[in-house]
Amino acid sequence: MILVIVKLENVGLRYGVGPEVLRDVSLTLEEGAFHFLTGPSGAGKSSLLKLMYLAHRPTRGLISLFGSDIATTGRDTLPALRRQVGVVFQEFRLLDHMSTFDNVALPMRVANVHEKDIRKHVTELLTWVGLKDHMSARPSTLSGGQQQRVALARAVITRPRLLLADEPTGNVDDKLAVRLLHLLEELNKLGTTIVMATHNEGLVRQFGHPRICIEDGRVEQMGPLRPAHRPNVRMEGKIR
Ligand SMILES: Nc1ncnc2c1ncn2[C@@H]1O[C@H](COP(=O)(O)OP(=O)(O)OP(=O)(O)O)[C@@H](O)[C@H]1O
Repeated sequence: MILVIVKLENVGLRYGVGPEVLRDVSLTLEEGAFHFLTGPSGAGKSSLLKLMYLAHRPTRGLISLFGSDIATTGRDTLPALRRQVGVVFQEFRLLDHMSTFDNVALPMRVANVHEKDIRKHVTELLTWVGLKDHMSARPSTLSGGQQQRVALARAVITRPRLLLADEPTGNVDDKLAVRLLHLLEELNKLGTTIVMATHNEGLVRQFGHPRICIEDGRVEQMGPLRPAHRPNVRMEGKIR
């Protein structure tokens, strides 16, 4: 049986007394799916992710997460739902009084994982994202792209059931972006449902996952973007 991880029905969101920034949003994300979230700057991508990780309540409509309607779920149950969601924030939100290692280890420590396993997994993951030599550094001493990788590592270290990533490759070069996408693909194969907001059309084409497209606050679920058509430049015979 296919489980629905996130369901939105006729959802609207406005900030304060402003206009609705998301309108009539209905979408369904099944367990194990991987979606790119695309749309122009200011279209509402971060707002949609915030609804999904329960940082905002919708102004109207229904949201369910892991099968629980969040409007009727008790306040004491919401943290348990949130703990199953990994989030990569656009602005990273790393803790600067802790080392890179401890930032990534934090969700495992909260989950009471044995310190020996924490050391093994965090070291492996930080090595994978190219930060082996920066494990004891404070986040503020790292570059933007390095901080972004710490934020991604922290979000995936506990293999969350749902990963919401807001432009997780926005600050790294193309080669590293592809490497990080491979990390997300591995996580997805292990069962994590992923929504990744991105402006990088090259990645969207290369990795060919279905899209959630936002334009002017309206959302449409669409199929993968195919690789760009390459004209056949080989010329044979005479030009007629
Ligand atoms: N806290 C807020 N208060 C008021 N308006 C907000 C707030 N956050 C976002 N908005 C507005 O909501 C709209 C959607 O913003 P959002 O950040 O969701 O877009 P986005 O698609 O993620 O943009 P970008 O690609 O630039 O990150 C914008 O018009 C923005 O000004």
